[in-house]
Amino acid sequence: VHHAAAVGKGKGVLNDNKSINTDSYSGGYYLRDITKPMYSQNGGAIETYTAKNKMVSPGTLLTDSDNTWVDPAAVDAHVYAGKVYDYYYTKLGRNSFDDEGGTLKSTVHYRENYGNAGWTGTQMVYGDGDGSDKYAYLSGALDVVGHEITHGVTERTADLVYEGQSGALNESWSDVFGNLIENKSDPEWLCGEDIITPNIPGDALRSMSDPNKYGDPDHMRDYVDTTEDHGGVHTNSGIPNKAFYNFVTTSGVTRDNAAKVWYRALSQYLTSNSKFIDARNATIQAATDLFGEDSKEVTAVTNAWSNVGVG
Ligand SMILES: CCC(=O)Oc1c(C)cccc1C(=O)O
Ligand SMILES: [Zn+2]
Repeated sequence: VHHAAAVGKGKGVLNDNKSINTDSYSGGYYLRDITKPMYSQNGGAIETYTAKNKMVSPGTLLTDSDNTWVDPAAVDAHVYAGKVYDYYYTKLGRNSFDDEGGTLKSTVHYRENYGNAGWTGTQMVYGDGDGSDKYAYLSGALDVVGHEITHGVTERTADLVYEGQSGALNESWSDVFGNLIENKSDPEWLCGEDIITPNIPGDALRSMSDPNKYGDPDHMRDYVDTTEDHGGVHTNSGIPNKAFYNFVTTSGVTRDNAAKVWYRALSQYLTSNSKFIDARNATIQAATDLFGEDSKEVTAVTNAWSNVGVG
């Protein structure tokens, strides 16, 4: 018996039909995508597991007898991880979170009443929500999956300490790539809008275009000094998030070029204790490397950070 790529089907969290790359192996189907370059290179795959609501990871690799998948949280975690892999590979030349074709593992139904998603250091984990109607299954949003995998990319590059300003940069880079990968036609630059309060339309965890909308700062003067949440990493991210929004919406700056600047800053210049001013300098240097010191990108990124009171 050998591994063979197959295409199954199933519904996602938003009850949408999806085709799913699976692995037909020894008579069954595994929720394993073996169609990516990393598979032929080094056996790297995209694998989706269930924790069965225990605090285990990765847990049990999901299988199915007829390649019709009925767990929407697993369907979306799997399909969206594939989209995130494709984005990093084709747009930024990065081969998986570790740039070595490392297998991308996701675990759904992690813990009980868990209104969180996260990167454990080696894989993604997704809760089912906190037991109230605040969340749908957390893997049901492409910007969330992109956010989590980008935590893995960050850890393998700048390794920004998850505390204070470096932690807010860590969070912001995940929000930035989550939204770049989601690439909605009306780029509302919201975070988690597809899985927050499924009964209430139009709300989100955070807004990059208007952080204040969800009580987050959009200027250095409003930086939140707190011991909560590792020094406010999910709120102070509003400042670099707004800087990126300023940059990517400057006329003449394309999403793909903005992505290249942000990725080069992360992978070449930022380090574990970088502060907001270092992120300003890193993105200006990255834009200079890529487009030249007199480029519109350098002007735009410089103004983008000044607008939020950094530099
Ligand atoms: C946009 C994705 C996101 O913020 O995920 C988290 C949630 C939903 C709760 C707690 C932490 C995180 C995170 O990944 O930072
Ligand atoms: Zn995060």
